[in-house]
Amino acid sequence: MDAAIRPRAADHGVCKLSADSPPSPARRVAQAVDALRHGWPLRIGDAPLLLPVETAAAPGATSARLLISAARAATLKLANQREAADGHSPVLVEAGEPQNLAQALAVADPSLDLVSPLKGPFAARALAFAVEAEAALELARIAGVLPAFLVEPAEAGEAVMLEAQDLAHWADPAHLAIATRARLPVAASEEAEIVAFRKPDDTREHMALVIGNPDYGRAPLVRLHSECLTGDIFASLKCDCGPQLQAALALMAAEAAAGGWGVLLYLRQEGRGIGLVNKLRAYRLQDEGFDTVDANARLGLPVEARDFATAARMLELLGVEAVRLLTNNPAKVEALAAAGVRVAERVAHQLPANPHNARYLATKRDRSGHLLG
Ligand SMILES: Nc1nc2c(ncn2[C@@H]2O[C@H](COP(=O)(O)OP(=O)(O)OP(=O)(O)O)[C@@H](O)[C@H]2O)c(=O)[nH]1
Ligand SMILES: [Zn+2]
Repeated sequence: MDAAIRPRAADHGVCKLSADSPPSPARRVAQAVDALRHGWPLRIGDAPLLLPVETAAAPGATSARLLISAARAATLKLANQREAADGHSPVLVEAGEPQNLAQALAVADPSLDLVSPLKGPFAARALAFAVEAEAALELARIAGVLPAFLVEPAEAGEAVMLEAQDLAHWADPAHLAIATRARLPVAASEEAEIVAFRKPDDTREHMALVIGNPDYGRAPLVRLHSECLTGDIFASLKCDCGPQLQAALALMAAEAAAGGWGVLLYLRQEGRGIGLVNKLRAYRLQDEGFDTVDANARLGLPVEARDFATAARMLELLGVEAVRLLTNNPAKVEALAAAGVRVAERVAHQLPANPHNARYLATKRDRSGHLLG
């Protein structure tokens, strides 16, 4: 067996389901994320039961209380200034009468504001379960659903149980391992190998493309590419992802031809970590005039939720200690350095703008700190 393909250790967050061995924290998070995608409710610690508004598989569920983001509450004129400063923080609101799922969805989804009128009035209420509520919104982000829940609704169905602290165990990149690797000639280079990574409690499969012959004494040209289905597959003009991906592969191929090598990490964190469907909701808001930063914020989602520690762990598993990093984003350099990867050089990676992505690139430069000319 290839030495780099490590057998999975027995304790990697997977344990037997039996009365004397309860699910591990990482497993409980995996089950909670799965529950949110299926529309099943969560019971986090002692907090009230929370049913995800977007996906709820409980047609008869109603509740007058909703857990939403501070950003959304601010749009409803409900959040105080301190809460609104962190739009991702949770706010408990109460409607004048119980809301069914269709009514709750209008409260939850800002990208529907122009098509579904809101049924008020709503009032903000003191939140007695802030830690659990924060965990619920973070789980919604991970699951790629709207950060909004009906609180303790009737007819919600059986809940999946977890603790707010479980999230820290799930996020640990140490659980990542190489699942397999294979030769993969690609258009940019015939000398390429694909390496697949898996984590037992996370179904996302990150990939690396290694171009040229690894020379561990020499820092490879490295690109951290975050998944962008619209840009990578459909060649969307709204962002610069597709051209950046192709240009990175071409640069690595040239590097390999000159005796060096390159590593492209394909990270499954769509939309800077908010998921494809929420990114498309952000696109709807962008069509209403919000820029890429404000659109995420208005959805009650972080502007940047990517996990670059996972990228560092992938490099570690590939035996890469130092990199020449293709990026315009200083935050990527800092995140890799913080995770123990030496960034020997930052190599600018700016591609020509087009009429559809010019504002997006200007926003990256002006609001997200990207080094773009
Ligand atoms: N939420 C959101 N995500 C977007 C938008 N446009 C692109 N993305 C996502 O942004 C990610 C691409 O970012 P990167 O190419 O790594 O760019 P970067 O971090 O800005 O920096 P560079 O390394 O300089 O390219 C992908 O996951 C895209 O899906 C948008 O308008 N909204
Ligand atoms: Zn893109």
